[in-house]
Amino acid sequence: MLHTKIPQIDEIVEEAINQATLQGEPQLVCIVNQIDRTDSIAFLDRANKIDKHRMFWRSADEAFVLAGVGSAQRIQSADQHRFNEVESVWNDIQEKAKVYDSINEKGTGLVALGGFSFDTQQVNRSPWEAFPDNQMTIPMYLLTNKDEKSYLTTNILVLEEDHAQQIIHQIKSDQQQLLNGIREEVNLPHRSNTEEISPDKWKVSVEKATEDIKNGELEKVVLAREIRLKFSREVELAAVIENLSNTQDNSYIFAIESGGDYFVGATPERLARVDNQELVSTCLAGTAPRGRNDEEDQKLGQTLLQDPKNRQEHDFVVQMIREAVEACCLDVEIPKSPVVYPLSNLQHLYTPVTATLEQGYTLLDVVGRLHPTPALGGMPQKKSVDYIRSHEVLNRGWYAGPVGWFDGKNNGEFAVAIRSALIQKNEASLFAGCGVVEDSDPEAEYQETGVKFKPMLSVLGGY
Ligand SMILES: C=C(O[C@@H]1C=C(C(=O)O)C=C[C@H]1O)C(=O)O
Ligand SMILES: [Mg+2]
Repeated sequence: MLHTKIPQIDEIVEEAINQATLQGEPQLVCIVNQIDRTDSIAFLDRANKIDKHRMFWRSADEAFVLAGVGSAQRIQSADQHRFNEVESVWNDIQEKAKVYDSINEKGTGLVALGGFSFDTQQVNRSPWEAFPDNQMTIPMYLLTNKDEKSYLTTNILVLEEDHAQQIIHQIKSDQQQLLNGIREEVNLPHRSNTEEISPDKWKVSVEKATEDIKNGELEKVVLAREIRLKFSREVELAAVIENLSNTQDNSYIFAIESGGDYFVGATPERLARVDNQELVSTCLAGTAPRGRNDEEDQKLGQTLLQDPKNRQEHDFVVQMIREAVEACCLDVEIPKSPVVYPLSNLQHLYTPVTATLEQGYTLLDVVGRLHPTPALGGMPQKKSVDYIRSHEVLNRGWYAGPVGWFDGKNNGEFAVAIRSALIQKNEASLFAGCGVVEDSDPEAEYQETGVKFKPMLSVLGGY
């Protein structure tokens, strides 16, 4: 049931048609309602019948979920300055939109969800044809679940030639389906094939990178590899998200559907979050497996904390994030040493970063300055990205790029799209990388990436 406190939808739509006629251009209308508590995965599953462009975000550390359906308006930029360009288009959209919002909650109203590719200079598009270098979408319908409450935002791009009654009928029927439609049983299909892509060639590339590092060409580079899977039938988005949500604590769950394909993952790595002007970023690099019991687990964690090779991987990240954040923030706080961050299959070295954005700077400015951090690219930044482009066999596409959301109230968050898979009908490509430094051992790095595949692999048909 909708608890409407704003003008009747009929009035809103008729007014928007008048506006569109006067302006000679479409009018974006945004309406926010509090609704009865609604399960986000059921919402996404029912949305399947409405539009094949769905978006999902679950925060790693607060009760906050966004589930979006369809596209009311879309921002795309392939430009070198794509973060700034997105910001300026976003500001323009906000200025022109008519927003009916008496609730004013974070993540409601005008919200854009989506992501950015890892490297705009990558010319090879396959298998990422459906994912442009940047795509942020204002969904037609957005469910926001925050703490115990649910909100529904409806965004309509109204055209001069539209008929009010037709639009209203469509919205009512879509809302009925999204909130009350029957939820079909969704199961994961059987996995019929698993192929590791050139593991030996990959180990040779790690060996070569350690030599190039010793020769002073660069200091650190993250190299990724791929596993390809086949299934007995199409893999359904809602089933994957449900499984990831049940198994991956301390992780962001994200999914972006585009042109029939979708990119989904459970990543522990925040790039940047802004609540008003308060910034939180994360340094996450350095990896060990989990122990089979508490004692072994503690021991592995302690060894990780003291291991010089893992500390070096981690310290490059802290150093770069510190410099980037200090350039646009005040009151930057970064602890002197990392702690251990536990996940279901492995543990990482973790250093939190908090700061206050200086006036005039935004989340997208910070994302543009940070991406890619040495946790995904390397050190120095440009050299390592060039190195990846010319040495890595796979095409990263959106893997290791920023995925996330922002609203019109100065809130938003981006995570780094690792522990992820590109799913195309009954096939999937999984990606995992590791930080290569001078003392990296190819076999150990191979094992480390093996553990990083586990969260997605276990959801997609067991180890
Ligand atoms: C690149 C990935 O992970 C990154 C590499 C890590 C490492 O090498 O220790 C740890 C966390 C991530 O920053 C990945 O999971 O694909
Ligand atoms: Mg590592």
